[in-house]
Amino acid sequence: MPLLGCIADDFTGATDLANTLVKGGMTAVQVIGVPTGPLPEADAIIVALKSRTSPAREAVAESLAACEALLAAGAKQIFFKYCSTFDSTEAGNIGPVADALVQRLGCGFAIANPAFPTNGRTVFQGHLFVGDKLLNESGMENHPLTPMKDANLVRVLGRQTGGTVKLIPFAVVEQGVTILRHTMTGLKESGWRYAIVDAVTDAHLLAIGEAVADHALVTGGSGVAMGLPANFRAKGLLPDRGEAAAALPPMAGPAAVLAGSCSRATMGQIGYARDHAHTLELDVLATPDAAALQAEALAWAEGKLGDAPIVIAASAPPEKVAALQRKLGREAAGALVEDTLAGIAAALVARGVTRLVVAGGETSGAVVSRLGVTALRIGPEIDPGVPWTYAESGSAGGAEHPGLHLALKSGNFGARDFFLKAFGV
Ligand SMILES: Nc1ncnc2c1ncn2[C@@H]1O[C@H](COP(=O)(O)OP(=O)(O)O)[C@@H](O)[C@H]1O
Ligand SMILES: O=C(O)[C@H](O)C(=O)COP(=O)(O)O
Repeated sequence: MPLLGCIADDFTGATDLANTLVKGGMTAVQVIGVPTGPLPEADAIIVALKSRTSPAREAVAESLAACEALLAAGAKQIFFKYCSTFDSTEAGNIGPVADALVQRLGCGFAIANPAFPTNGRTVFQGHLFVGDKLLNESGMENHPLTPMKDANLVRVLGRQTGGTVKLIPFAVVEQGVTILRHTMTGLKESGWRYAIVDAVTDAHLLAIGEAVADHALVTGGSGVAMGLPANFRAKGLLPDRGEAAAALPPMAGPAAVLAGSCSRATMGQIGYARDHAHTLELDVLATPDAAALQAEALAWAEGKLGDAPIVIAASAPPEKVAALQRKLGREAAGALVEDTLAGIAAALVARGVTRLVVAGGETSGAVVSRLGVTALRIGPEIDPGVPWTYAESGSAGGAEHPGLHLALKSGNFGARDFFLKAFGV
């Protein structure tokens, strides 16, 4: 029976959260899509949805269905996981989904905190920073699907929700758990629906996590989940077992990297791979045709599959992304690339690839769904926020596979050499 039931709005964010919980001593399993059958045995179940950029009505319906499945399985607390860069549009989906979960759980109030200081995400006076840059000057203002033009999260969430949003500032967070808990209770009793809570250090996140031990719903990035495992230990519900990463089967077999993220970190990782591995950069603008791009990639990959990873990227700088979006429309452009990379993934797995890194949240959603993966065991961390995971044997786009090692890398996570480092190269 899960202690913590998590609903993630994209697949990389789901593995990011699972990684945090495993490091905190909870066993975790990521299930793909709204569960339809019995849930695996784990302290934490993370339901990975591809709802971040879907129409708000669909995102709400899927998230509520996932919540029902988690509650039916016995989850004692619900965590709604979104991006540490608060990836969303004016329409949501953070606000609408959180509103629906608050209503379903009857809790009336929830915190919202995307901070992840280890990866440079901090919140100060309600403003989200990426490193030393405000969110809207960090490169996230150019995101292909969710350009973030405002760093003030009280304003951003306020535009998305039917409720009210208040700031719990740094000065209050610094005073520790008791004051934090008292402040949250006061805001709830005064009718506020959400509180954006400042956090600049992991200590702040641990204090916030302790303060929300009895909240029915917590919303945020993986950082604010750091303190949740200790709450369950304090209640005698979770044994103290140290890190709980699953022992994954030995990693072997041909390796590949598929990149669909256009974030600065991924673009840098592609640049590094260009000099250190077989790397193909697809020109989607010149050939906006999934079948043609897939044929090009598979012809290029012929004879290159082996222990050293091949890298196939569709990623492009903002001006080329914008050009394709002008040609096809924002949604169609994204879907074209996601479909292209998903098709390449299925073909590579059918050709024997058993170790796959995917860069990008939406990209990972498309790839993992096309591979027919239904659940992921969470293994060791490669870089902060990015673990190896393992998909039991199954079918990949119709082809059987013996089991896949997958690393679903958030676009802006990972060191510059991540694509090689992940495979120990
Ligand atoms: N060359 C390109 N032109 C237009 N869109 C692209 C291009 N390359 C990738 N994309 C799209 O950009 C989006 C990247 O989102 P995602 O995979 O979530 O990355 P991130 O993790 O950086 O947010 C996807 O929809 C992907 O299909
Ligand atoms: O950054 C985070 O919190 C998560 O890992 C995440 O949601 C990343 O999403 P992306 O689309 O892969 O950037």
